[in-house]
Amino acid sequence: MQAVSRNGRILNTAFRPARGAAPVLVFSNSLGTDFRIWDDLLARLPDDWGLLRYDTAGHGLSPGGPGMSIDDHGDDLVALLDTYGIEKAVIVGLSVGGLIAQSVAIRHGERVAGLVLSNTGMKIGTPEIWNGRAEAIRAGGMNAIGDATMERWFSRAFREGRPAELLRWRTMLVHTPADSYIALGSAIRDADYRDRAGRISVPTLCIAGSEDSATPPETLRALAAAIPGATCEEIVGVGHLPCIEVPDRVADMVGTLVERVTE
Ligand SMILES: O=C(O)CC1=CCC(=O)O1
Repeated sequence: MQAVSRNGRILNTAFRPARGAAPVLVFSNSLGTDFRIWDDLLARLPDDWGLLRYDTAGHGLSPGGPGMSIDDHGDDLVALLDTYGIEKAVIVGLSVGGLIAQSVAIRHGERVAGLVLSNTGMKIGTPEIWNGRAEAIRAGGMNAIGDATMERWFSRAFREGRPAELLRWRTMLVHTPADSYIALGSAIRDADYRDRAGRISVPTLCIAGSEDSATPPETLRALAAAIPGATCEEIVGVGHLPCIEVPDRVADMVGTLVERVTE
């Protein structure tokens, strides 16, 4: 459905309320994706948990995006919590979604019960990477970054063994509006939580993929080391999007974090 957030922005969402005292989880996407990336993971989570997914501004069916910082995207997430009457949630953030989750945890810690930070970092990439990618898109459109992106998103085994799925996800990427992709890439370029991650004070699990060249395992280990009490798990043989490649493994890890939050 399309939710008009309390801050006035229209965001495409899918929401299932929690039953009883069960936890609510909010899922924040990676660059160039929409909320279908969580389908297989959510199918493996308990029926009574509350689940909120949304398309980041400029992605999927959500309009907007240009000129927004990561903190602006964090404000969108908090506005959605308000819209759906969610006092506190576990945020599961993937890649730029992990930056957005850090932004919310640092600035609105009272709204966050716990964090799953998958394939992200306190800082992602370099200005050269983001500016170069924007140039490539301006010159050749989204298709120009398609193949290289699939190599970052997925392990070799996935790319060679699951070609129909690979084509589906590549199609999702190249249908992302170029301006929105470049805008979110610029927001990633300008975000740096290295001096503030230590302020996060909720149970946190970091997830790394051994074949992830966008946010390699050492980036996740550094993130976990910066957040008091955080732990880091590396999944061998997966790339940047483990929720697609190995949803069973990610569901187990999310379950472990939720146990830490609710115990
Ligand atoms: O480089 C990629 O495509 C992966 C990525 C970096 C930030 C993000 O959200 O996705």
